[in-house]
Amino acid sequence: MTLLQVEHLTKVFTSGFIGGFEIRAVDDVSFTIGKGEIVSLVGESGSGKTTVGKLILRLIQPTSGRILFEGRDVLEFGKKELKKNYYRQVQAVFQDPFASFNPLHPIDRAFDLVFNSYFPGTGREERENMINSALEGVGLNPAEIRGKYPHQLSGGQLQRILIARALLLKPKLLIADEAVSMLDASTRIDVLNLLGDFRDKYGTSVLFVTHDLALGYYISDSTIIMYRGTIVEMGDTEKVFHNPLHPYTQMLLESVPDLNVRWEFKGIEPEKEEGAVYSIQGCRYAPRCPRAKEKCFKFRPGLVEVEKNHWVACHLHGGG
Ligand SMILES: Nc1ncnc2c1ncn2[C@@H]1O[C@H](COP(=O)(O)OP(=O)(O)OP(=O)(O)O)[C@@H](O)[C@H]1O
Repeated sequence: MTLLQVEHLTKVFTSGFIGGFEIRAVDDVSFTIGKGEIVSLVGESGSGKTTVGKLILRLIQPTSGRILFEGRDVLEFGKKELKKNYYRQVQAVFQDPFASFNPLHPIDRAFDLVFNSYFPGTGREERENMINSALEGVGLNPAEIRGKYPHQLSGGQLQRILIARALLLKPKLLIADEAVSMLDASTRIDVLNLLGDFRDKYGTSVLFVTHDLALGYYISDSTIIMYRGTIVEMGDTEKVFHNPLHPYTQMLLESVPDLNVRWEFKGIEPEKEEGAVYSIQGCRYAPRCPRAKEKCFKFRPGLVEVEKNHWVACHLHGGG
């Protein structure tokens, strides 16, 4: 069953002043997230991952395209509908936990908004119990956390408080945007396992936004690989990782650090001029692709289902 459907989503930013250029940060992106599915959105910096998350959250308006949540058009929701209904069901956790806390208030205040908006009638004792068990659920000891100010806690502890707060609502969709990047390796795995457990228990779907292929592989059922605003490959995580077909996915997987191999850039340097790559009519990866043909620079390949639940947008695989 589909929970979220993104159709031909496009976001164009204009950058610079006179003679500025357009950045098609998200360009004709379509995908679905099933109920209880964990989907990784993977790509290097600037590929448009965060913009996709912000569009789904209605933090920014798309230039074109549709977002359907349980079949309803999210772009038509008014402020009240967004606040009372949509954000009750769609929660997000971002990379920088410090930005989400007011340094002047104890961290407990972070829970006020949730209770005021969604559980207004909750009695004091019940509220305390709910907060404490949410904190315990993310591996924190409430006695060590409650009443502290943000500067008295680590980034990892603050991030887990935000995850606890998001999960308190038992959302249908959690958008986790580089949400575990600041955690140390062992806490990171704990939090990933927690997301998996939460999905198993409550059927929460997760859009896991990351530049880290290994984390995406660990947690997700499906993987979407983005390059400069476009989806180049997507499908079952096992298929994308074990049978990568797009030259970009292949390059990414080859560059996953190996302990006894020192990193060396194998592709062609990306464009120096930032706007240039977004004006390419064909495949955005063509200037870096070692296998690019003339056609690749002229025509954008469409996504083709090359095997069940595995799509690739590449002229080498019949795209377009
Ligand atoms: N408000 C904005 N105004 C202009 N350009 C923007 C804006 N937000 C994002 N961009 C541009 O859109 C492109 C995609 O950015 P986005 O943050 O979505 O990428 P990302 O894949 O999430 O990267 P990162 O992992 O570094 O956050 C980038 O070129 C970025 O500079």
